[in-house]
Amino acid sequence: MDADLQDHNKLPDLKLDAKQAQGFLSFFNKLPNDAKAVRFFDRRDYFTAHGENASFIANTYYHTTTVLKQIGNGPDALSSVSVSKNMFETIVRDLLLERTDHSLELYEGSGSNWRLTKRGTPGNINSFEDILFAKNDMQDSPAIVAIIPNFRETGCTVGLGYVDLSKRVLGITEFLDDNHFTNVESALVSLGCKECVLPTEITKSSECKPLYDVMSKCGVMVTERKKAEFKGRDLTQDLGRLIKGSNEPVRDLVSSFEHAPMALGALLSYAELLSDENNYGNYTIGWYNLNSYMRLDSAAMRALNVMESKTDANKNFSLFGLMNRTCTAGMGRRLLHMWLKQPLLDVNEINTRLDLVQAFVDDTAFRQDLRQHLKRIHDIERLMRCVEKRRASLLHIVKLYQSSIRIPYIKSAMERYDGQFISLIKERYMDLFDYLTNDDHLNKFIGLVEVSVDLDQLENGEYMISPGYDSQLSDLKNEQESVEQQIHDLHQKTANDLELGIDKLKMDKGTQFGHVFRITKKEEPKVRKKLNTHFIILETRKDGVKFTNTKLKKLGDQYQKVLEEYKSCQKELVARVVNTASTFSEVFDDLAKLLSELDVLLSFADLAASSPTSYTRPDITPSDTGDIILEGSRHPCVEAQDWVNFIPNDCKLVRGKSWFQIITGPNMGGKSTFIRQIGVNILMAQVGSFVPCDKATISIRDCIFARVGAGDCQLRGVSTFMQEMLETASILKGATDKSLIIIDELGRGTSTYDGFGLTWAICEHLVEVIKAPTLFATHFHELTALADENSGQPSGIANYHVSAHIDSSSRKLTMLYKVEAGACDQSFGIHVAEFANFPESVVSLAREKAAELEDFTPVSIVSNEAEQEAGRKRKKPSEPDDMAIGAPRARKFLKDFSELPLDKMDLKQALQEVKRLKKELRDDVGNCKWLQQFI
Ligand SMILES: Nc1ncnc2c1ncn2[C@@H]1O[C@H](COP(=O)(O)OP(=O)(O)OP(=O)(O)O)[C@@H](O)[C@H]1O
Repeated sequence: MDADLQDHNKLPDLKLDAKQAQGFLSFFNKLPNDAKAVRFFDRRDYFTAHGENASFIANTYYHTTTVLKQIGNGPDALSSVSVSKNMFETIVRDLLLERTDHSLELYEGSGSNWRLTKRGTPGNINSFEDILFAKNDMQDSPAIVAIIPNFRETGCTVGLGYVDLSKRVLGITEFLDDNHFTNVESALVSLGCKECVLPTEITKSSECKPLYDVMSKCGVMVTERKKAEFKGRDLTQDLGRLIKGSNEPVRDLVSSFEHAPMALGALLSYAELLSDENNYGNYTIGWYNLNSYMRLDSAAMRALNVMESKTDANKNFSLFGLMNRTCTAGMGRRLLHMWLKQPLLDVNEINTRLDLVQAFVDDTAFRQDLRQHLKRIHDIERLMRCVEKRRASLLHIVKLYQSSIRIPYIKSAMERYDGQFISLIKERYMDLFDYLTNDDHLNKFIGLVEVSVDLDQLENGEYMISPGYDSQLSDLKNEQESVEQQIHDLHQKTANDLELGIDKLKMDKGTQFGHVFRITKKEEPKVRKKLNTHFIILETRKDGVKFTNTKLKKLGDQYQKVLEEYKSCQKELVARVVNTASTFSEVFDDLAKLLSELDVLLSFADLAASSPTSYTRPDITPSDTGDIILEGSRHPCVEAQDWVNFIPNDCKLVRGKSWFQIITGPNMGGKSTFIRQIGVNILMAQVGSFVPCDKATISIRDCIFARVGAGDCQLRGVSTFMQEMLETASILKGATDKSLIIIDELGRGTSTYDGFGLTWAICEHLVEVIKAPTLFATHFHELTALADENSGQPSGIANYHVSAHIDSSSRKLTMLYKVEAGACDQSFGIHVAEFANFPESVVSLAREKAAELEDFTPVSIVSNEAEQEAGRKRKKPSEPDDMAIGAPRARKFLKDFSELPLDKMDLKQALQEVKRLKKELRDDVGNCKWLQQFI
């Protein structure tokens, strides 16, 4: 955004005289305090902000306080900043779409008389939509949630209501939650919530602290409202006005919850839904079932790179960026956004999507044909919202028309398809298209537009009602043409009278004088006499002499009058057309749903078919049967990076055998990539997409939990190892044997021995109690001994490692990125340092030191049997002996060493650092005999 900002940096002048300033100050000082509100004042060609808002804008967007100016004098002076229109738009976009910590208010007026005309929050962007999406498509439709937690001995019951203002959908639900609010978190993720309304009173309760943590993890703005606003008393009645159709089911739905109606009640009043009559009868409501989609927590969304982020180097960094090949304007991409947050759990539903994708993959011509047509489909959903709010112009109507006349072409393309999914295509799309386009629906709308809109004028960029549509308009048009003809005749006659060619006597039409004659100054002397006697000279300027006579004046006034009447008649008729178009809202909503679904499925097919290594259709089994077998699987986003030659890997999560996998191996060896790619593949499959594998069988997962180590914790300001462990323990509460757990480097950076013990305990619990398939990438090599705990009995735990090759003569390390069975029993810290081109002198010193820790010197990669044998010989760390206690500390020494920024140090500094590390190791040795031998 910075480059953008520099462009906008030219500050408009803040032009207020003393009186205006005084008037403004008296208004401004009366505004209620609202720490979150950023208030802008529209001063026609620029905007201003004041007080703390001014400082915020100066610091955040101009990065300097020199832009601040003062209004008024002495103690009443108010610091102010002025921003151009462009800069204002940039700030609006940032505040409402990127940040989630402010609301935005826009005031219009002058002197001391100002009025709030627009208010927006990250969850309610409606009033700023024109600014936000003037140049680009609307990416996502944010939801506002209201929550009321009720603490009981058995846990916390959460009442939740939500509203999607752009889709006009309300939802209600109630559920039990744990003290980490795991369920709330997945609801917020799945609903794409940007703002949450909470009762003010709960801020004080310590039990609610985790709820606030969840909000910040999910990037949700918290808006507090008095508990008194959380009331469900008149809810059914209020909903009766908003919801389409009969009130009966609404009453049944609301009465089935105890707390949720209060949350929904608070939401209706916060979003002021009842104060806009356009909302009446236009909303739908449903029970939001937490268990109808795969649940994803915010860590999983990040670990799997599901959504785009500002730091992405290219669009393929995120799953959304990679998978978004949608063609329609905005609709497909918004649906994809939603689908990625709501992977399916039902085998049949998933298979239906997969069948459709397969139909499009198998028949390239069919796919391309449909995509060509979809490229011409406008954002029907948004257009229709404008129509419903009566904010639409003929441009909106014409765009709806242009989209509607495409449908028969899409239908014909489908009629040509003769593949194996012919009946599905017919049932899912063609029958519905037939119904939607019939004479009662779209054809009727098409007919309306064809008679009402002057389609011939579109080529000239004019959007007009055709004169034939209305007799009054047609009369006015005739009258206008007749006056035009009379003006033309008079023009001709006057040219003759003045003995000037028609090309010498111009006819001008301006705002100041209306119709006037004009001649050049050169011509003027020739006709001066006549001008003075028969005409009225209006103006003599460089471009000539303008003059008129009573006849022209009369005709000009007549023309102006007819034109005004014509325009106002046009306006009335446009409003009538828009009104009629709004009665088609259900048809267009259904059409939008069909087209956006088609768009996303075609986008999946396009990705599957056009990737350099093609994707495959996964076999889906219910969550309680089958295994998860991915052969030749890849990480779609890593694979799509130009500089990566991706090595595919197999992953076989087999119940009772390898349902819990411990992945070890050198840093940079591909552990994280591997475990995340399994999560990504499963998520893609449950969204209905083909997967980047040679062959895939997936037992449906109802939830993906991810903990991605220190990096993730730092983001949230959680620094200690204990907290990381506690957080992981929350997975233990939420996960079941139907979930997937991905844990990456738990306990990274710990210097306590507890870390290892806890990690071990967590793993045992996951295996024995939770029984969830788990991929556990770790640097605690001792964990691999878990697999041998009940030797002889299959424990369900399997060791895998990412392989690397060390050349025995040159000692060079090459990452092979191949995941192989068995544990990797060595640390490659020094090799990795070498791999990263550390200075040779430093690397050799490291080797010397590492050699002193004999037991840890690499022994070259061992064969699987040998390795398993080695594992068997290990002692169980749950009976800690000297080595088990000392090993993590010794590894930390090597790890700290390999992480030193040696490339930025000279040899002296490097030696000092090594000395320091060695001293720390010595200090930590304590009674550990095993460690003492190295000192
Ligand atoms: N299968 C693969 N094929 C090709 N390149 C890969 C593969 N897996 C990983 N890589 C590359 O290796 C880099 C490091 O991988 P990754 O971060 O997964 O390693 P890691 O073992 O988790 O490292 P660390 O332990 O340091 O966190 C990736 O950024 C990617 O470029």
